[in-house]
Amino acid sequence: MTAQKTALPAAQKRAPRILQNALVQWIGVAALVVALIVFPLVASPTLMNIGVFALIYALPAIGLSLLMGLAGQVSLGQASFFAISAYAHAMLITRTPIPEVLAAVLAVGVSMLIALLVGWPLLRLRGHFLALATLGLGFIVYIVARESDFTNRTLGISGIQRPEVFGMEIGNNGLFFYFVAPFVVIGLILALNLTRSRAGRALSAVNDSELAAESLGVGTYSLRLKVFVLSAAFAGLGGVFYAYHVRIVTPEIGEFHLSVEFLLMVVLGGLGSVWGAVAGSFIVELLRDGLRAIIPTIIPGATGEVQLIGYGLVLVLVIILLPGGFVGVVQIITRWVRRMLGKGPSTTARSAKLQGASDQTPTGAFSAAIAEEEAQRIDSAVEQAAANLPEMPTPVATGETVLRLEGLTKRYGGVVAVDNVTFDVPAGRITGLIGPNGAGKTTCFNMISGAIAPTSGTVSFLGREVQGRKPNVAASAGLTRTFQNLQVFGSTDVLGNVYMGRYRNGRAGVLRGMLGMQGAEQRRHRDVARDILDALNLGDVADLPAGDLPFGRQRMMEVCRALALEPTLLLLDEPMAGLSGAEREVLAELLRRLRDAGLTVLLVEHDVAQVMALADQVAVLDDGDLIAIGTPEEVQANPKVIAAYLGTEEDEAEQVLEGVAAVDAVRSDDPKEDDDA
Ligand SMILES: Nc1ncnc2c1ncn2[C@@H]1O[C@H](COP(=O)(O)OP(=O)(O)OP(=O)(O)O)[C@@H](O)[C@H]1O
Repeated sequence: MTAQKTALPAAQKRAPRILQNALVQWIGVAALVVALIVFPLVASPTLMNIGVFALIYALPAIGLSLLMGLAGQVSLGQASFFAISAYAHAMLITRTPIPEVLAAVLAVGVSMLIALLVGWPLLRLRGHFLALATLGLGFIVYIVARESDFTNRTLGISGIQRPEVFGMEIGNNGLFFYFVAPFVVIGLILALNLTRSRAGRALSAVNDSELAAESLGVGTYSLRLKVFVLSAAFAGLGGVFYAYHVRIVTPEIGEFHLSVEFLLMVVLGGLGSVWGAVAGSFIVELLRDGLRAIIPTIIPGATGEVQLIGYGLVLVLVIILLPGGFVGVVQIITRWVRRMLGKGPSTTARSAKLQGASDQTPTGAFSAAIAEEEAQRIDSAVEQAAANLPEMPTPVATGETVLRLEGLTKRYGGVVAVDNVTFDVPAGRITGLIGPNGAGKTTCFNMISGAIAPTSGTVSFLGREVQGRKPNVAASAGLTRTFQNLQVFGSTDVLGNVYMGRYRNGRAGVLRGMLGMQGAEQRRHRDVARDILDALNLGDVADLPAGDLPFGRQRMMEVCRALALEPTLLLLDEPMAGLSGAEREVLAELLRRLRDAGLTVLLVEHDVAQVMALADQVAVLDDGDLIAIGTPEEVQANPKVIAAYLGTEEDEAEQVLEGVAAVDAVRSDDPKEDDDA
């Protein structure tokens, strides 16, 4: 790319927000530490016992909240990993001379290994297979523990001694609370880091749109598997502490109801929030034991099942009345306080931002002065955009084949959506893919990007066959796309969406994310994402929720997101739809400049005039067949193409004619030639 990036002070603009978020988090952690220090000093022995269990259970709850909130998967067997580790640790420390720390590491490792074996085949499948499989695992663990001599059947493993720290036995509950608390705090910090990391953001994006995330290079399966194994590690650590605290491990700890309780902790705390998991573990433990004490005073003589029913009823009521859980309540209160303090954004300012500058163009701009002003505005927008876009890598020389389709076919039962399509897409050129409605353009796009597998035929990108592979395979090699039906990451803001486009350019994995060792990388990518947004006139809405943007601006945001990947081949599926006239002009000119800088574009667009004016090569599909390919002039003169458009709707035929007029106007210097044409 010829234009150099200007050093926009993006980091400066973003810094206060990042610092604010980090500050809020550290204040929260500090408050939790203080609360955990004070709790044993003020709690009664009963409350102390509840507190220790809540802390122990907070660990599997944190793990489950990562699995549900980040990986979008439900596990009904979190208690199994808790139990496996508790048994493993109990057996290792009572039956072998292995040092206790090593025994704990091995026990957690066993839980992680089982999770890996369970998740490996299942997480490839979409749907709730993991929930069903973990439910089954729970039953297996319980039955094996109860029936096996190895686990000492119903008697369980006893004789567990509490650990010693610096020669002092952690005998009473207060000391044990202080022993477990640092692990919960560290676990919470690691989990919080993960949610904000490259991997965490990628998983959130997967929950919003798996297809869009994969098209940006996110390997959904491996990330989900890693989070599932990590979630089992949290459960395993909880199991180790449980064994120490209760001093006996019996089959009951693997029972289904404990898995449900972990689920409740996550839901009551606030689904998708790690803080919620910690709060939820205390809420559930307090509710259970609180009700156990309260119900007999309300209903004299009530025991056992009645207490359980009362507990269940209260939980159901809490979930119905507060679906956002504890964290949801905190958010409502925070928003209310901010409104009271007048800190919320004004609605007028917000909607002005959302409208965008291009939509504020005066209507009926017929006068020469206004037309001139508009042209200048478009020119300066293009210059600004060109100056701020990242470099586009060009691994192949202009004109060489970047993408080759050979015999590409897709059948849906009796419908042949794409039939034996073969053509090449040359590097550094814009190739238009047009055709009447239902011609097979989107199906073709989906097969190229990996969204669907072809029935037969091949798709070679940079000489490597990618057909039938997941979209992240092609994306990792530099092929990405936008979508006809927008695929916005609604859980984040506009900047967060474009930042996801940088995924392929990052390196940090789950471990580095948890350890918070990717700040510099994140800042660099954020700066690039902000530059791209500024370039395409979306800088002013960078911090707004992506889903709040009007349709046209969301489409522009998707283009920004795709450009952020610095692709070699960019597939644009109807990028002009929903854009204002000025936005179309800016985008068209930008695409020309990007093409001149080496970017290869494959463009599906219903605006035939734009395609003819933009493309170097046009391929025409009709009823699944490739009926023509060539320069715009060749294609327009092809009788099959005219017949295809005329053979369908009359207005489409008019579009073709408009396309002819438009391309003549753009390409011909000689007005006389227009008349001849
Ligand atoms: N999942 C599917 N199941 C069955 N038929 C399908 C499926 N997807 C597409 N088709 C059919 O395949 C053909 C090509 O559809 P496709 O969406 O690729 O066309 P298109 O050229 O993109 O159309 P448009 O311009 O209207 O978006 C159509 O007849 C369509 O009904």
